[in-house]
Amino acid sequence: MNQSKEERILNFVLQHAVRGDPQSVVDHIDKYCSQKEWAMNVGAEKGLILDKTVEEVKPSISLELGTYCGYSAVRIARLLKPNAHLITIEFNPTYAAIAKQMIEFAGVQDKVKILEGPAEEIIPQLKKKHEVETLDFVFLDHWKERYKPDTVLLEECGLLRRGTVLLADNIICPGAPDFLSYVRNNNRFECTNYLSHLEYLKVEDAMEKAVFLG
Ligand SMILES: Cc1ncnc2c1ncn2[C@@H]1O[C@H](/C=C/CNC(=O)c2cc(-c3ccc(F)cc3)cc(O)c2O)[C@@H](O)[C@H]1O
Ligand SMILES: [Mg+2]
Repeated sequence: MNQSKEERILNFVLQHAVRGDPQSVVDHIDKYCSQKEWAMNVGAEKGLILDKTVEEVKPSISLELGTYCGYSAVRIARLLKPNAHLITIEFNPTYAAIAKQMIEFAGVQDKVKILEGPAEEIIPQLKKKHEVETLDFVFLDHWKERYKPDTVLLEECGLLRRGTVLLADNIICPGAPDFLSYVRNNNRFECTNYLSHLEYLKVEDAMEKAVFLG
């Protein structure tokens, strides 16, 4: 049975990147996806915006929606302070299995917990089952029409506190119009737009930072 694109990306990393070196894993995924096969990782250019946001927030507990191959989970985890953690939610078991291997190869498995299932089912379990109080940072990169409902759900579940930072990928391409108008027209969010480019291409894209004001 021939390999999937995601398996080819993982194998390229396993064969060429440096085990235990998260930067090497990130660089090799970018190398493969820019030279061989495009894939929907946040990529190096928007990745720098993600890096700067994580470095600014210094989160103790972060949540990622949409793990895919684990590129941004490794990217975030490599910047976390000691004892800080990332929870990443992925409902496709094949992708979750690939991401698990990617995260373990990068050596950041002690900082990352992959939860398998749909975000709308897992988010309500975070407080009781996963001992989360409130979230310091949320990276949204899953199905674009889920950004808004899952943001509302995070708030309803009491997982946002004054200062929680949401960062959303793909505000232009493919776009998340209902999320964008929701946070921009809601006086409980302070929004900032970061213009950039779609991963591995010259196409315009943007990220939106929405700080919850409580
Ligand atoms: C409710 C729920 N719960 C749990 N996991 C969930 C979930 N909803 C989705 N997932 C998971 O997350 C990933 C999905 C990511 C979706 N991302 C994109 O569609 C995306 C697309 C492009 C793109 C741009 C230009 C094009 F021409 C084509 C594609 C770029 C991007 O950066 C993207 O992120 C994927 O791993 C999926 O299983
Ligand atoms: Mg994306």
